Amino acid sequence: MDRILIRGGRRLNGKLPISGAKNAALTLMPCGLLTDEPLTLRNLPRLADVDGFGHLLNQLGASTTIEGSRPEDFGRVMTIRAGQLTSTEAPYDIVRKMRASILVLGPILARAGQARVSLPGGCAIGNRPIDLHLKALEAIGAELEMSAGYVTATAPGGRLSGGRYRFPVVSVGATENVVMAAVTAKGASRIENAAREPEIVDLCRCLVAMGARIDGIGSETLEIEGVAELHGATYAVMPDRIEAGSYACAAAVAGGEVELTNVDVASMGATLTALREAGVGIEERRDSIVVSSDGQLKPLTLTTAPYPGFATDMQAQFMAMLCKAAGASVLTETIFENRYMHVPELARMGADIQVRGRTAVVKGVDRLVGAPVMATDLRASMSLIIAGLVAEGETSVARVYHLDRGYERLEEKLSAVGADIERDGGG
Ligand SMILES: CC(=O)N[C@H]1[C@@H](OP(=O)(O)OP(=O)(O)OC[C@H]2O[C@@H](n3ccc(=O)[nH]c3=O)[C@H](O)[C@@H]2O)O[C@H](CO)[C@@H](O)[C@@H]1O
Ligand SMILES: C=C(OP(=O)(O)O)C(=O)O
Repeated sequence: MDRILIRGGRRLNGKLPISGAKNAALTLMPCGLLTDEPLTLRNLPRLADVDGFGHLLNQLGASTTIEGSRPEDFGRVMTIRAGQLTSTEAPYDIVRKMRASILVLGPILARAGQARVSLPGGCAIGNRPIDLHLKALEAIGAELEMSAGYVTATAPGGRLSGGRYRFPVVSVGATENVVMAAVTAKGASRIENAAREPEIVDLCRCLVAMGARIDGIGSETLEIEGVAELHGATYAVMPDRIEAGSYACAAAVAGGEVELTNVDVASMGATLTALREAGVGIEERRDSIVVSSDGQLKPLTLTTAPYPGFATDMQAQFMAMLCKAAGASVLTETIFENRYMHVPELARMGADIQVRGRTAVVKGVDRLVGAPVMATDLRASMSLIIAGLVAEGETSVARVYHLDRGYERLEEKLSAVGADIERDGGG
């Protein structure tokens, strides 16, 4: 199994290109199921999760064609053609490997009038139930039945009615599912307390490009007027704000000056505010950000929250960065109940972190020391990479497949700005 080897202590300097967003890609790809015309997605990141989702679309009878990209390019162009669905089932074997597979439920139901999707189950960061996806779909006319670990959803008469639903808590995935299901409903839908993440804005814009009628995009109330059918479109996946934030944390702690290119600056508000508070230089340009740091960081108090708050997907990377701050930081995780799996691994490298319930107190230390560590989930893995970049000696990060879900050719991007990092295929 692959490992990533890092010899810490190098400053980072140069340009680092940001890829298309994983979390946008995973909700734009199922939109291809909503029409019998082609949907072309540009700037699609090369990630294990994107390949996995392509495989799921193929299983349902959609073809996925990759066009005109060279291996050295970041990003790809994919055309999804779902002239006819040959299956309406997302099987356990695929769903268990990739939670985002649940996002085919709404589109299959809207397109075919019925869908059968395996329940995803929990994962390392938490329980992650799908009750809100189901309640929202029910509110717009779906009939649901659960058996043998699957949910079967039916639209009476073959088409959803539309309806009103107010989310009791904000859910990104459930908002995406119900929006994709509602766009071709017979009537109108009103979704309240919807998630406002930039990836949801990206989804809505793509659906509008396909002929959907959605008002309130980017707000917590989405009003959707169902249309008879959607058509094909070409759409560019937004840049990955979490990938950009991760490399910003790396540059902040390693020191140096890195220009992150192809960035959607507007989507990164809370991350940039936190970096500035830590004393990091941030220069916002039109579609790039220059991060400059002498490696001297101030401690922070951060609490994760739905967008526009501080993202849970940035918590682990900030924690790694703050291990070297001058003083004690306090991080509180409010979204997932078990998102501190990186703490014992960072401790192996010399970090001083105490976790009590949802709060972690991170006392800055003078030095981190390289060690063999194990990645447990995607962002936890990135936190270990960040720590490895400033640790003395060698860090080897095992279970790299977590990183490959969400970071396109990480070792290549970091080497290009001066990091001493490589992938070892024999570990
Ligand atoms: C592919 C993708 O886009 N993943 C992102 C998405 O995950 P995901 O869409 O799974 O996250 P949600 O926003 O749905 O989850 C937020 C909270 O709501 C709970 N919940 C969610 C659904 C539900 O039916 N019932 C329920 O209780 C979850 O367990 C969690 O505690 O948003 C998360 C929160 O920003 C990010 O960390 C993930 O990177
Ligand atoms: C938790 C994440 O992703 P997923 O929802 O795909 O597990 C993430 O991107 O940090």
